[in-house]
Amino acid sequence: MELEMALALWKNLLQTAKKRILQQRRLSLYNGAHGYEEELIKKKLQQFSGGSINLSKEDNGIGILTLNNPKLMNAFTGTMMVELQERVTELENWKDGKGLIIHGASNTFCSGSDLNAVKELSNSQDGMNMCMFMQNTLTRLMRLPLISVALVQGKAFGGGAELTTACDFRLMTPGSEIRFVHKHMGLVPGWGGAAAALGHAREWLSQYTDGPAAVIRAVKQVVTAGRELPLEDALRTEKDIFGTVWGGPANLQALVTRPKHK
Ligand SMILES: CC[C@@H](C(=O)O)C(=O)SCCNC(=O)CCNC(=O)[C@H](O)C(C)(C)COP(=O)(O)OP(=O)(O)OC[C@H]1O[C@@H](n2cnc3c(N)ncnc32)[C@H](O)[C@@H]1OP(=O)(O)O
Repeated sequence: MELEMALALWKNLLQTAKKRILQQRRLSLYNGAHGYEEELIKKKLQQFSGGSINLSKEDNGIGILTLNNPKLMNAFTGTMMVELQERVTELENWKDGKGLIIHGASNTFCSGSDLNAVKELSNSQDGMNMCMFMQNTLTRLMRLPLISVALVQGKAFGGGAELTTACDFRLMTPGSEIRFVHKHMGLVPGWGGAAAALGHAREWLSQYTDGPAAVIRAVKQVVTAGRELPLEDALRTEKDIFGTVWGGPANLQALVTRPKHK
């Protein structure tokens, strides 16, 4: 009877803490009070099409987000900005996610906003609207309960450079400092150069995502709370998150196996 009561209490605590964490994560930076009309902004951005933001979610809990507009060095068109927000929402709802690798197609990262769109969004309000939209999205990306890494090959310019700062880590391939000549030959790496870099990023990230998803996600959530919240709120959030893993399956298992930390 006591065990059942303890389990029921633990489950209730888990639900309460998860609700509070989700509320904090989904708070957008901007809303109507700031003149932020998201649906109107999305409508405007969707006038500038091209490229895509692709997401593959692997069984091991690692997501691969690909900035795919190689003709323009993966520059962000308006539709890609809207798609990035859609992929972030998908990742917020991915309960088994542990890690995220963001990279660009065709062996280069991203050369920022599509200058063709920038020319059209030339008035101040349009510029601020795009800025608020991308700040909201990149803040939500930064707050994802996943360990994230930007794999930078080639160039990360302007908004592309800002996108890397929303990740926990940045991995730079040596070539990212030297211009790839493949593009000038009309070719992309054919001997595994792009795949190898992705494989290395997966291997490198695994040192941080080795463990149960619930624990990895909780670690990232306490780091985000510590980074963003005033001390007392951060401590309370930490206590709530601690309560979701203390006495949980991974903790009980570790008390049995007593792992040695070399
Ligand atoms: C908040 C920041 C945000 C904003 O203010 O909205 C921005 O990010 S503004 C954009 C900032 N970025 C840039 O200014 C980078 C511009 N691009 C370059 O400097 C160079 O393209 C490069 C990234 C150094 C690569 O040079 P290179 O290897 O010589 O390739 P090309 O220059 O020939 O580019 C190939 C092809 O891609 C087009 N391209 C590249 N970047 C953009 C871009 N940001 N917007 C639109 N198109 C872009 C370039 O014009 C070439 O196209 P073609 O001329 O049709 O071949």
